[in-house]
Amino acid sequence: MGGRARSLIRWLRHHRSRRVSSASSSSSSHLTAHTNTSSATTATSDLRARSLPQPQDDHVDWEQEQQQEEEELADGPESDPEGYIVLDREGEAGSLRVALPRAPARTNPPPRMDPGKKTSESEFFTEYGELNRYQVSEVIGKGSYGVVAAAIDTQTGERVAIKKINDVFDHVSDATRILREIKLLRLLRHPDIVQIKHIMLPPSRREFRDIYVVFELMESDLHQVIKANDDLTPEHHQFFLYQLLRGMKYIHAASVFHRDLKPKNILANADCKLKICDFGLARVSFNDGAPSAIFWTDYVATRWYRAPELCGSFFSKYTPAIDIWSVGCIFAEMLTGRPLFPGKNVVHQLDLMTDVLGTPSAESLAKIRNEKARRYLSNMRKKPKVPLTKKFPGIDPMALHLLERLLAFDPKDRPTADEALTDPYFNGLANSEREPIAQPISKLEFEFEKRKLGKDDVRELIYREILEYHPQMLQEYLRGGDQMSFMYPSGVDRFKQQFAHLEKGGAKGEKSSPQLRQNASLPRERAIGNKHGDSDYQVKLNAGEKPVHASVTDGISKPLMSARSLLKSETMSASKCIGEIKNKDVSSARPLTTSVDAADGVSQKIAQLKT
Ligand SMILES: Nc1ncnc2c1ncn2[C@@H]1O[C@H](COP(=O)(O)OP(=O)(O)OP(=O)(O)O)[C@@H](O)[C@H]1O
Repeated sequence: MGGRARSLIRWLRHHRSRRVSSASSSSSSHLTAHTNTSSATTATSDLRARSLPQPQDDHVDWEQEQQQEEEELADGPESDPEGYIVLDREGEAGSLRVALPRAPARTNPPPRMDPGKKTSESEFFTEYGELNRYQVSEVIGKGSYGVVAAAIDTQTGERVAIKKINDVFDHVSDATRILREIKLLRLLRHPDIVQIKHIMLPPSRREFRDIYVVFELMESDLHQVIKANDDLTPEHHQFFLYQLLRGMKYIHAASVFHRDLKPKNILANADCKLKICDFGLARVSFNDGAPSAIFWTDYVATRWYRAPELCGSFFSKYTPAIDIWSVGCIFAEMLTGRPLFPGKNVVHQLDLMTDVLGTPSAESLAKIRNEKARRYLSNMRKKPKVPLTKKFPGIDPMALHLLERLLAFDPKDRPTADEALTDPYFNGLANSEREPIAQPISKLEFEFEKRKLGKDDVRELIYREILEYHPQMLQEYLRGGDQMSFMYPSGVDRFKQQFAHLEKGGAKGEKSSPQLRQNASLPRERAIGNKHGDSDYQVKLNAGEKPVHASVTDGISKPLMSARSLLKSETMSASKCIGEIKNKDVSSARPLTTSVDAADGVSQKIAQLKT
């Protein structure tokens, strides 16, 4: 990357939060700021991802951060933890509440057949069946990459979530992120990780722009669950953390670092099942001497859950312990109902951390590579460690003891996920021998990370990845067939129309658009309309008003938002969640019999508590 581009990135980074800050006096000005800066930040995001390993110290301008921090503390700006202004999902609740019309009738032309090709009818209809396979019912979420809709798989009767990712190849960095995510989700199969069930076949191998990824449908995410339930029990806390750590044990065993764990990236069901999602920032570490600095490229993970070693590129290499820190922050949020370290900028983030953990030891300080960060922490007034039992009186001391371990300032002092599962807090629940771990991921799968990809390269790689869900076509592709994309019909055109209709607000004519892509993976916590007193309270209110056993799985025409808000309901009782988990895991074909045992453990524990 050239010097000019690098300067542009620096300039944009240093100025965007100021710009945003000055535009933050009202909700409408937030939106204006966002719109006006969108093209600039798109450029930043693209450039950032295209760049090779960045200088380790360009994450933080310490003086500027400190100065800005003072201003921000005085002004109390409404920027999100990355300094962007972003729309929040909750802020879009109105559009999510709209019950959307059924999918329009099929309009695709009949399939074109290759007369020279021998295709049995059943083979043909396997691919053809995709056209009518999914009935899209309603939009249930929006992210920076597009829209997520609930649908029913008419072949299996299952409810699914279909994510439409628009204009995948507009930015190579975004396309690479998507490739990484779909690849990892194919390779990482575990009950605590969201599963891709299918990816629709694009109409043309070389020209497709959008992709449609079919996931298992979840009802909410942990952010919503925490916000809507101020009476989660110690059993909920324990079972939630257990699943998170079990998932992380599996992920880390595959040498994958998630790097962006936060409550919004943990999907949840009313039966208390959690599933980790959003692997767009994840990386595989092959320990093959590849420079660790490559991991720093485009590091934009959410600040509030970011480990101290990532707040200013402290240490030369990072480890899975960065995810353990995030798990700790998420656990604290479950226990207390609010974010533990809601930093307004990186310096403030470190201030909040040290307020609780105390100033780091000389040994930890000595490891910090970034001189300014080291100086900042060394010159900070000495702060004592605050015992968590004092900070959070009334919370299970065993939970707090484990939390303290997860939140060690020095990554080497944090337990691995495996070790954390053996903490006495999980006595009677965890059984480490039966918590499965992943097979190592083949290096070949991630060869693409080592080279600079062009648009066509990523398109081909994504297409190849999609073929994993179309075995017959994959065989043909591997045999070197080239014309096949014209021989099979694709369901994508039909979906395009359905999604376009839903995005326009369907019959109600409500218009909404996905979040701007440059905010990919950026947090929404401080976004407009997402503070106590507005949408979250609205969610609670709805929960109170409609004491129904609502869930998206009750019926496809029911707006999912109501199901989400109704997560605050009797369905969240621990005994209910344990009972359902037992049944679900037994029926699933996944290789985890242990969750049944684990659930039995909780069941017994809860039963004991109740008698
Ligand atoms: N499998 C699923 N079931 C139900 N809802 C889902 C599912 N996957 C995603 N969602 C919801 O859809 C919305 C957007 O999804 P997602 O976070 O995947 O988009 P994104 O573009 O990757 O987001 P980000 O901007 O955080 O990167 C969120 O509200 C999320 O909770």
